Amino acid sequence: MWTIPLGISVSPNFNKLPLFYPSRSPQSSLSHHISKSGICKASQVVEIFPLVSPEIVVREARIEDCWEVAETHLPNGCRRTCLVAVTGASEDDTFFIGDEDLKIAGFGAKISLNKGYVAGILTLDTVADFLPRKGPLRQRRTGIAYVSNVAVRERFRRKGIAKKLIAKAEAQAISWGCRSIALHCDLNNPGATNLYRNQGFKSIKVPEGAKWPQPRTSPDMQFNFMMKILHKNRTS
Ligand SMILES: CC(=O)SCCNC(=O)CCNC(=O)[C@H](O)C(C)(C)COP(=O)(O)OP(=O)(O)OC[C@H]1O[C@@H](n2cnc3c(N)ncnc32)[C@H](O)[C@@H]1OP(=O)(O)O
Repeated sequence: MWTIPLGISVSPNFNKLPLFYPSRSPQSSLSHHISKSGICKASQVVEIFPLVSPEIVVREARIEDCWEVAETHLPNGCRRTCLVAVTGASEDDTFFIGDEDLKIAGFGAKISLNKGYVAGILTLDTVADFLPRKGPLRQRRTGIAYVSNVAVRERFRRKGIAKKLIAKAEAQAISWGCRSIALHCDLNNPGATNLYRNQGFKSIKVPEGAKWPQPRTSPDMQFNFMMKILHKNRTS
């Protein structure tokens, strides 16, 4: 049995996705890269499985993309999904590494490995942790989807992948019944700011003295809170 250390940790400044994304190589070549201890490093796997096609498909992440997706502890009624932009794979394209019972980061599971290569990710939720609470009871906001962890691998940037991820996130938010979509973007990240502006997000001025929650990063980082109204029959 192998243990494959998976996981995502994405900050607004991150450059490389430390993910495990196999492509079409046969099982035999994978087994060469599994150490005696049974640990197969994500970086090694990414090297073994090169890009096979420039075609990009954006879909919901599956457990084989990253085990964070398996997290199920959400407040009542809240939704969360992780979208991935995958190259060289269609929605149903999966292959199996024999009948191996893979153990992923502590979760024992029989899984299939997707032959796509993840070029970008985006997380979407309705948890409203980073939106101002409402009313004297400080209830969570509803109807506003929140975007985070947007990242595209360096060599795939400026090809419209982030735009596609956002369009899919908007469609997903509408399907959840959300009226709008929001995010925080580092003020010193002009590329991302441009991206969201061009997709119709507007900067929201935080009222003087208001202590709106912000993503937990370094205390010096300043954020632009951005929002977009969603229209049922129109996504960008
Ligand atoms: C809510 C959050 O998570 S904020 C965190 C954002 N993530 C990061 O900063 C991580 C590091 N950066 C990245 O991963 C990428 O550069 C991203 C996600 C910002 C952009 O991803 P890409 O796939 O390259 O963006 P995409 O190709 O869809 O660009 C769409 C538009 O955004 C704007 N844009 C994107 N990158 C840049 C840039 N570096 N400089 C200026 N404008 C940019 C442009 O208007 C671009 O359109 P154009 O190429 O026709 O001019």
